[in-house]
Amino acid sequence: MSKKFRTLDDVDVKSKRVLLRVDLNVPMENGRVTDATRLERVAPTIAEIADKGGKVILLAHFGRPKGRDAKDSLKPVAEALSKVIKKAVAFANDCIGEAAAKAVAAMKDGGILCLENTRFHKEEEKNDPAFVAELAKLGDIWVNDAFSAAHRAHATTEGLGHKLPAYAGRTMQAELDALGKALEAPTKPVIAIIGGAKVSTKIDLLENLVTKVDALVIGGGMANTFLHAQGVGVGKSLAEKDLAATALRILEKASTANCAIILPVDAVVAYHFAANSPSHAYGLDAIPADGMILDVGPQSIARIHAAIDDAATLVWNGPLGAFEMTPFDRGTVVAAKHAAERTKAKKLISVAGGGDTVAALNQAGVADDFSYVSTAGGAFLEWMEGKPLPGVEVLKQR
Ligand SMILES: Nc1ncnc2c1ncn2[C@@H]1O[C@H](COP(=O)(O)OP(=O)(O)OP(=O)(O)O)[C@@H](O)[C@H]1O
Ligand SMILES: O=C(O)[C@H](O)COP(=O)(O)O
Repeated sequence: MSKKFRTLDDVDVKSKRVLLRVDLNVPMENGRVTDATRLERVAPTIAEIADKGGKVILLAHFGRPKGRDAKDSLKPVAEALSKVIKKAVAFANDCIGEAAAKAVAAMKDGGILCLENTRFHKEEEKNDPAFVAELAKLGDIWVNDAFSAAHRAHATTEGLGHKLPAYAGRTMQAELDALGKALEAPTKPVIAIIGGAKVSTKIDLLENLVTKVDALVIGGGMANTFLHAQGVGVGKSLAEKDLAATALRILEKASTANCAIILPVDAVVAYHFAANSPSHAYGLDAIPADGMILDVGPQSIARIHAAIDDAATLVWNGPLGAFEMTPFDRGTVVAAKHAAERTKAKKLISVAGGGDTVAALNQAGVADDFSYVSTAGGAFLEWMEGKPLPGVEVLKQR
C-alpha cells in the first residue's frame, strides 16, 4: 500500500494520552459477547501502544442508542476485551466530563482505559465541535483504528482528526491493504450478496453497487423490502416498506447496468422471533399474513449456489436470515460453506465483512476459508463503491 497517511510508525507514543477510536460494536446476547472478532482485530494496536508506554484511551460506540441507555453500555464489552487482550481495562462511565477526566488523570504509562459509549451523547453523531473539543482535552493524539466505522463522519470517527495529530492504527492499515489487494481490480464476474437488517442505511449503497458487480443476491431484511416493493405480501417480516420506491429504482438501475438480481423465490416463515419456533417454507405467493420471513427457502438457496458457481469474485455483507437462531441460520450457513468450498478449490476469491456477517461465518466454521474477512459492513460497502470514507480521508489531511 502506498503510504497515504501517518501511522504508529510516525509517532513516539511514550507517556502520551492516545485517544484510540476502535469499533467495539460487537454482537451481544444477554450481556455476553457472541463474536469477539472485532476485539481480536484491535488487540495488536492496543498492545503496541501500551507496550511502547502510551496511555490507551479507548473511544467507541455501541448500538444506536437515543441518549444514555444502560442496555447499550460498553462496560461488558470492555470486560470481554480485557479477556481477549489479557490486560486490565479500566472503565469510566462517561466519555467526557469529570468521570472521564479523572479516569484519564489516574492512568499510568501503558495503562488501558475504555470510556463509555460515545453515542450516549447525541453530539457524537452530529460531529458537534464543542463535543469534539471536550473529547480532545482528554488526549494528546488521536489514532483511528475503526475502519468499520470510518463511513461515519462522527465526532470520534472524524472530528477529532481535525483537532489532534491523527494517525492510522494497525487494523485500519491492515483492512485498507487487504481490501485493496483483493478488490481494487476484482476478477470478473463479480457477485455481491447483501442481506442483514440495516436496510435504510445500506439500501442507497446498492444503487451504485449494481453498476460495479455482475450479479447481486439480496437476502435478509433487505430482500423483504424488495419483495414488498414488487407487491409480494411479506406479512410481519422485517421490511422497510417506505423504501419501496428506492428498491424499484435500484431494480431498474440494475437492469440498465446488466446486473442480474437474485431475490428469494421462497422463504422460511415462522410466527415467533425465537430459536426453534415452528416454521415452514412457502412460495412467495403464499407467505402467511401473520408470519415472519426469517430465512431464504431451499429453492432460493439452490439459486444462490448457482450464482456463486458463476462468479470469480464474491463480496458479502449481511446474513441471509436471522442466523442467530436455529434453524433460521440455514441459508446463511449453507451459502457460506459453499462459498468456502469454491474458495478452497481456488475457483473463487471471497471477501466478506460486517459485525454479524463475520459472526455468521464463524458460526458456519468457514471464516478462515474465505480469502479475506473484513470487520467492516457498511464501511466495506461504501469503500467498494469507491466513496471516500470520512474517517480515512481525515487521516490523509494531516
Ligand atoms: N429475515 C430477517 N428478519 C429479521 N432479521 C434478519 C433477517 N435476516 C437477517 N436478519 C438480521 O440481520 C442482522 C445483521 O444485519 P447487519 O446489516 O447489521 O449486518 P452486519 O454484518 O452486522 O453489518 P454491519 O457491520 O454493517 O452492521 C442479524 O442480526 C440478523 O438476525
Ligand atoms: O457495525 C458497524 O457496521 C459499525 O460499527 C457502524 O455502526 P452504525 O451502522 O450503527 O454506524
